[in-house]
Amino acid sequence: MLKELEKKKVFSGYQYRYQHDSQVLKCSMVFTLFLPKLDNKQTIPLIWWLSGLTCDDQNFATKGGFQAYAQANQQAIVIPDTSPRGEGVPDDDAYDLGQGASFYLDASQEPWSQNYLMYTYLSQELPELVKSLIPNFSGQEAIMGHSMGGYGALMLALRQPERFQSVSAFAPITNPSQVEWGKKAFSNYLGDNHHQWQTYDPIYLLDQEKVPPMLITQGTADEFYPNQLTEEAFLSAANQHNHQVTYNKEEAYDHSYYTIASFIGQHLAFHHDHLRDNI
Ligand SMILES: N[C@@H](CCC(=O)N[C@@H](CSC=O)C(=O)NCC(=O)O)C(=O)O
Repeated sequence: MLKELEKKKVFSGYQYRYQHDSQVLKCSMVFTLFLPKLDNKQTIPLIWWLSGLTCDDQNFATKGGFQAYAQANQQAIVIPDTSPRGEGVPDDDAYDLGQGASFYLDASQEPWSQNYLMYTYLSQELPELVKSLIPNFSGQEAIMGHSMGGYGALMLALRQPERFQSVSAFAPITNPSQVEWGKKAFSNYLGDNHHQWQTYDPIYLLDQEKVPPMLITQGTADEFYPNQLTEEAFLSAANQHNHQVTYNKEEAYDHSYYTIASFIGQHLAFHHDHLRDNI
């Protein structure tokens, strides 16, 4: 059952917060959906935002600063939670594993595999529900995210290039198999089968003919940049496969939502251009 928890008018549109029972994740889930006030009878696309470690749907909803741009561009924005939730759902004391840290994949290892099926949730159950809530949905989708969520956006877009028209990311974990956050998550959720790791690592997913256009923003003062978020291997693999990535390094910006709010207008304009091109 779908329950409306909150409805706020913002920049002429409405931002809703909903709760529903997920069959896939076997728990109750919350998500936020921004619907712009329609300028005319046109149809509107849906853009997914995936947040980072420790977040839920509220971080981007309250600090992302996206609503005025989404209203002007006539874009619906959905913000899922970052993992299954609740007392019966496995968790860990660390901030980078368990609740708030799903890495948006389908876990194959116990105890995680009972609930941690975020890839299926974001590919099947939630899209069906969200699309039913957008009165003038155009059928077009794009995806973006931050850090773990930037990784999730790249991974989902590269696994489903027919579904997403464009993808963008702030400070994404581009090569999770090689950095501490990713290695910890993949070994817990997927075990030690490194072939399975590669099916969720954006670098290996670049090995295909056609992928959605990509935009990445990385602040140079980001405290996680040197160890978790390096871009060289990803950009070199993209270049090798002739895929275009716009990679913007922004001087003195850090890992916080201040950076996201500063460049979210640019990201939504990027999606607007590509979604418009494909009408
Ligand atoms: N040690 C920190 C780490 C948590 C953190 O910085 N989370 C980022 C995302 S990191 C990559 O996925 C975040 O978005 N935090 C929420 C926010 O509103 O800034 C800690 O536990 O705080």
